[in-house]
Amino acid sequence: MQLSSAPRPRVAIVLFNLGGPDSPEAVRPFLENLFMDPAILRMPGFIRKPLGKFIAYRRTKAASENYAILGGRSPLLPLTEEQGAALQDALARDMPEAESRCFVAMRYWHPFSDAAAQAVQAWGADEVVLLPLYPQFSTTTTGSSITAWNDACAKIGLSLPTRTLCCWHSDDAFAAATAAMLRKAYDEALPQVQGGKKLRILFSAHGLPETIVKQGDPYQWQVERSVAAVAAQLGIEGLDHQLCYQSRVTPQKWLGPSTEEALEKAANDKVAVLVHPIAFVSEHSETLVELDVEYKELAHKLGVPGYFRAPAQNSDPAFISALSGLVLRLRDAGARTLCSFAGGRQCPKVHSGCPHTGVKAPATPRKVAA
Ligand SMILES: C=CC1=C(C)c2cc3[nH]c(cc4nc(cc5[nH]c(cc1n2)c(C)c5CCC(=O)O)C(CCC(=O)O)=C4C)c(C)c3C=C
Ligand SMILES: [Fe+2]
Ligand SMILES: [Fe+2]
Repeated sequence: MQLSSAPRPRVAIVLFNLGGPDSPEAVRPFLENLFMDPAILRMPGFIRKPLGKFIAYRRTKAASENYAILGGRSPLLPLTEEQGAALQDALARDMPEAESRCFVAMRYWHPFSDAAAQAVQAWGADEVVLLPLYPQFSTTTTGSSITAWNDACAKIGLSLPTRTLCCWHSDDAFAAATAAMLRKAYDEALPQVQGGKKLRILFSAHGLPETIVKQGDPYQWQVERSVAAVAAQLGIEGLDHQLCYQSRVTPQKWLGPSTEEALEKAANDKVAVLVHPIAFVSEHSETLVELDVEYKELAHKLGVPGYFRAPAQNSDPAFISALSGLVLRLRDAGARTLCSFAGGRQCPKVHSGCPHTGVKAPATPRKVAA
């Protein structure tokens, strides 16, 4: 219901995600974009660019084989577009005082931030909300997307009031929506476990090189908070769970334990596993191939007595409502332009990669439409 005839402000919600190749030919240039990103390969440009191209060239075969299983392309863009359409509907319901439209800005393949910024400008937005589809902040993901967005806006002279959500790792509504999906998967899996063995939940997060964490990246700390929040909302007495890290793609030391090691442990402990992708909110190659094909085969080989996988959120209505709630809170944040799900900085000081300075601005209470 519209309350007055005053024009409603146009709010552009920019959804950040990583992006994925849309054809077999796109795999190599997509990987080049990824490995030439200074947020990923931290060295001077004259080394990073040739080295990034070389690593991409070396990775192309393995990545292409994975995308071939998915029909030669990543499903990430269509799924992100569906999330955007669902969020737009939810905001029409929850925030009728504004006209909201969702735009997708992918980091390493189309549509890039440049195209998204041009679309936001062409639409005539009055304000912008930057909403990463990564629950946990990492300098390699959300941090890199914010940089790309700022560069894209500078190129076309787009300068609008902008609010940025940096992370929502243990937002209550997000944790509740995730726990509800996971609980359903758990209740379905339990009766299928062979020989009445126990079922362990493996929270499998995308990995990160340890050097990046040592440089202050808050991702690992935030993933741990997500696991605690979701586990608490599951309401399973005596829950057996473990956090592990998947998708190591370079020879450096990455965060551990790896998902492979967690599967070995499950085999030794003779427990079945239900794998939940805790750092992804959409299906893509690392859930549909790595979890559903590669780790499943490995679990079978190792003799894990049951391997199950909980789905990613995609456009689950409770999850989309959680995103809508985050947008509402962000717009009510008063003078604050950078917010976590809880308002200000959540990360302990040691995580210097957290984008917050720690300066608090007073929050203005949200006006509820009568
Ligand atoms: C050094 C390399 C990488 C870092 C660091 C990294 C961090 C990181 N990535 C995600 C989420 C996604 N990654 C995806 C694909 C992907 N990631 C890397 C490398 C690093 N990621 C590569 C090489 C690829 C391509 C696929 C492959 O070669 O296996 C995707 C999208 C996949 C798709 O199908 O579209 C996502 C999403 C997070 C959350 C993260 C750190 C916190
Ligand atoms: Fe990745
Ligand atoms: Fe933080």
